[in-house]
Amino acid sequence: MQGFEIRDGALAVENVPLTTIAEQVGTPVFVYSAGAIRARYRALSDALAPVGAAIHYAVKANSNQAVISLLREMGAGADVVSGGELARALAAGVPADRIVFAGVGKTREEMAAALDAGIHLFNIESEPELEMLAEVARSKGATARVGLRVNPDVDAKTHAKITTGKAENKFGVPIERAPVFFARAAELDGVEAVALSAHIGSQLLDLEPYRQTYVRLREMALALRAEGYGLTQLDLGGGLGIGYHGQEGPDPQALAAIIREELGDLGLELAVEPGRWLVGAAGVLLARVILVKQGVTKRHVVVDAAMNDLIRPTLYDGYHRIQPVTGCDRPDAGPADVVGPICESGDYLAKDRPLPAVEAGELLAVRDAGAYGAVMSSTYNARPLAPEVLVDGDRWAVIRPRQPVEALIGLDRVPDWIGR
Ligand SMILES: Cc1ncc(COP(=O)(O)O)c(C=O)c1O
Ligand SMILES: N[C@@H](CCCC[NH3+])C(=O)O
Repeated sequence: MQGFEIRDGALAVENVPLTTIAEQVGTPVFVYSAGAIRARYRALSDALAPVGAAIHYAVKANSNQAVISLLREMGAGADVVSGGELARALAAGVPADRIVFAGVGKTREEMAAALDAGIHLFNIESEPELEMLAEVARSKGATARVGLRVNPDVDAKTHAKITTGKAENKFGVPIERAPVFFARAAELDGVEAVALSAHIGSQLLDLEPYRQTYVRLREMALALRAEGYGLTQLDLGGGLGIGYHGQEGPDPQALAAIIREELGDLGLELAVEPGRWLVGAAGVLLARVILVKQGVTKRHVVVDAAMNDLIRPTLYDGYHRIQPVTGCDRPDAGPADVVGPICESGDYLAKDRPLPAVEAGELLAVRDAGAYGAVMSSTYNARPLAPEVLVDGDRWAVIRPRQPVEALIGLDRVPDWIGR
């Protein structure tokens, strides 16, 4: 992965040794490579340019405003799923007319905020939501552009917790219901149905499910047009996976070819919503070994990062490569569990992982932590949120400071009872 290199036996992000960041910012800390994010964006936009597909960065993958802003400078719009993400995208300078809003449970307040901002598109996931949005828009004398998120009933062949396009999932409406939805939207003031959207899941390594989805979108787009509906756009969702084992992962050129073959001749505006593919491999979680504990059956390497910092290993059995930051070429000393200090057996970053002999005080880099890392972190066990650092060539900056312990004790209050 561009952005990460071994120099003099130590892991560096662009031109900055991770040891420097650990010394100055402390650990645990998320470190991102601006160069790597830019390179990924460029590769994707070069691949998609011939099919004319816009890129709406799925902010949920990494919503640090410096990261959103970097992608905005490259030309990305934003896909948001909450009022908070909308506010972050706007604060990072993403023009409102390049923002799309997805999610099964947008509240009236969130709809109102997005209407006030003047976003490009609401992806609507149910008929009650369409009625609600129309009502909110009418109350403001506005018209909301909507896309219908359809559920194509395609198996994305990914982890069950992050598959979204099967009939049993809560997302979207069955694709066959699209004509009913467009008919209802045409009757309603306050909404204008202009798009179909589909997002079938995350961390897709096989591109065939995309093709199956596009074939269904194509059929439905043609049927809607034949019935006279003003469909102008297709939102193709995100989900492109990355090689967590260090392998290449799917090629955006291959995705672009499928888009061209299945949808290229429809004359519709196209957009994609990648998150992980742009930022996942561009980040590491840097942790320090607290101690090494030889258990009865296992070596436990106890580090200062934990499941509250990176929940993917325990939540999705997610695999993240782990490597020592210095002396990277040491031989393996057998399998170990890399665990955090949290009081749960599920608190691990790796299980039964071949690892060199490591000592207390050493730094370990948990790779591919740029997506769904910091954004999913919590303060469980009253552990402050880890800081985030962005490296750009020779320069680096703290883009989220370490949360002081005081922030953890300042939130609660003694009860000030309301009522009798
Ligand atoms: C509607 C929508 N768009 C885009 C994404 C981005 O997904 P990924 O990070 O897998 O590209 C998601 C999350 O899976 C999503 O729910
Ligand atoms: N949080 C998931 C991805 C979910 C995508 C959300 N639509 C992960 O870490 O793999």
